[in-house]
Amino acid sequence: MKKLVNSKQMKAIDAYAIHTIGIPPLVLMENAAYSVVSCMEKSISKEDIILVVCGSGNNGGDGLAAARILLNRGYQVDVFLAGNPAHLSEETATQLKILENLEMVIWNHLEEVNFANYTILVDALFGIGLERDIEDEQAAVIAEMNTHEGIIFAVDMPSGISADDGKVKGTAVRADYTVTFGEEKVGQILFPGSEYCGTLVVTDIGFPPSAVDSVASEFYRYEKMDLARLPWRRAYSNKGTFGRVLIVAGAKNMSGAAYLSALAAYRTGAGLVEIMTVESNRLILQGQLPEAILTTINPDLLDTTEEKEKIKQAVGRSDVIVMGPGLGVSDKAKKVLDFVTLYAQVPLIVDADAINIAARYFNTFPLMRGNTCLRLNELNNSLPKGTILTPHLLELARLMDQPASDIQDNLLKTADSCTKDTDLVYVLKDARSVVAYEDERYLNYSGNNGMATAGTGDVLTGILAALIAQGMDSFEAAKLGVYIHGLAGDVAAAKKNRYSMIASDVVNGLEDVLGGMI
Ligand SMILES: NC(=O)C1=CN([C@@H]2O[C@H](COP(=O)(O)OP(=O)(O)OC[C@H]3O[C@@H](n4cnc5c(N)ncnc54)[C@H](OP(=O)(O)O)[C@@H]3O)[C@@H](O)[C@H]2O)[C@@H](O)CC1
Ligand SMILES: Nc1ncnc2c1ncn2[C@@H]1O[C@H](COP(=O)(O)OP(=O)(O)O)[C@@H](O)[C@H]1O
Ligand SMILES: [K+]
Repeated sequence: MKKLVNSKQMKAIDAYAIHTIGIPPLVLMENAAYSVVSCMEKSISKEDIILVVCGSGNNGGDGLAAARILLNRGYQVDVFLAGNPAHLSEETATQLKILENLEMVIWNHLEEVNFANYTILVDALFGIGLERDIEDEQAAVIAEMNTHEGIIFAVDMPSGISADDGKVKGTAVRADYTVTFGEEKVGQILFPGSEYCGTLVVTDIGFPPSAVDSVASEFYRYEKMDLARLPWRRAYSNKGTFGRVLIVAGAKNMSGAAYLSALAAYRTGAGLVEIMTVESNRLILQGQLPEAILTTINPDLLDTTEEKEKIKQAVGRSDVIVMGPGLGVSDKAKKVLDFVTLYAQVPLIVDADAINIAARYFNTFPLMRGNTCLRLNELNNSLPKGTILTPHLLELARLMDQPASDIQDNLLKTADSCTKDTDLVYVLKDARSVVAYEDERYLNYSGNNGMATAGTGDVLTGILAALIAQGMDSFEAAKLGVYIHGLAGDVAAAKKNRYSMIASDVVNGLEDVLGGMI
């Protein structure tokens, strides 16, 4: 598990190291500069001509110190001090003085600099201290840097990317490498920041563990060693040991969603998977996945005791229920979901059309139009504890009755609204999904754009259900499931490619992930 920090939390770690532990800021700055140079030295040669672009804050100070180290080591290096010289921080002023004593070339105005003369750029304009949108001359500097053809190394953050949420503040440097100090920043994990970072290199510049531990953060991500969290598979066991999953999915002609969810549940270790779907899907599903048990319902007879009893029985024998994939949003589909919800006393995985149905239902009440709070409260009151909702951004927009663009722009704030006063777990699916429960925020760093293909969300539901069926707590299952799903997508991309991979390849990828082969 890797802790992630925002700018406020990172500044608090800096402050603790400096004021409580007593490490002078110039020592940290020197360490930062050396770590940037050692990263650069893996890619540069003495033939390169390097320009270090510096701002007036401590990020610029890191850049000035790096320029000196490069000079000392025999590299050809110039400095462009693009920040306001009247606003130099104390440490940056010290670093500038050293460079002046060494008679380094220091440009002060954009017009003086010919970027085409340089093969390598170092971006030390802004780091975690960026507070407002970049405009005017600073924006022009970044525009020049982004048209440059050589490698760009960003110091701590690509300038212009917010460390808090990965958003571009006006404009931002597109780096090839970002060398960051101490802890990974939230804005380096979320998009678009993640893309602007290029390859992210995290370095140790001497923050003592006590400084890091002194600051609490709600953000974290998983890494390979977190696969050890997988539920232990007892030797003395039978299929009952590993739980029973019910998948309520697949309207007429939509059997694929049920198939993918069920297959993923089996491939993640569920003991038994039952699919509840319409009769017309029976033959195809039995052919595709004979391991699954099928219960078929007749949507036209939902008012009969017999059909209700069938649903009640299926719900009663399951440990976790997936509802929604490929279900459609008809009144009959809503009726099925109402029965399932009424009878269920186990966690649900509420996905796709189950979310769309809830949104449509809320829309029938004038009081609920645009009232996100009321809608989320209603969900909390009607769904069993431990239920996981897995909306993609558009589904979430419908559910909350908010513009999708607002949700995409404020994913972390959206997570806060979703988890306020609720027992539910939210998986906000995106290229970097956020799993939110109470005040914890898991940011997922596995997966790739090959997963932007139909059916991968259905696969996720099966993975989450299987983990719960095997005894995992819902929040842990949601985090680990999302992580495993992304890793399986990475295996699929490696075996096929990001263009050709399809959802069933992600299911196949589970074999390598769970078999410890990645
Ligand atoms: N502290 C430490 O101990 C350590 C810190 N370290 C390093 O310091 C970095 C943080 O340094 P920081 O806090 O000085 O902030 P930084 O990112 O340089 O930006 C502030 C400057 O930018 C300016 N500015 C801001 N927004 C602007 C805008 N939109 N447009 C224009 N100007 C804008 C602002 O100007 P002002 O608002 O004062 O005019 C100010 O001059 C961190 O990322 C790491 O690299 C390491 O050495 C390890 C130890
Ligand atoms: N660019 C991407 N990078 C990483 N993961 C992605 C990307 N695009 C989509 N995904 C993942 O793929 C899944 C898509 O789910 P969803 O949109 O519900 O698809 P469907 O409804 O077709 O099954 C989500 O888990 C999402 O996080
Ligand atoms: K920078």
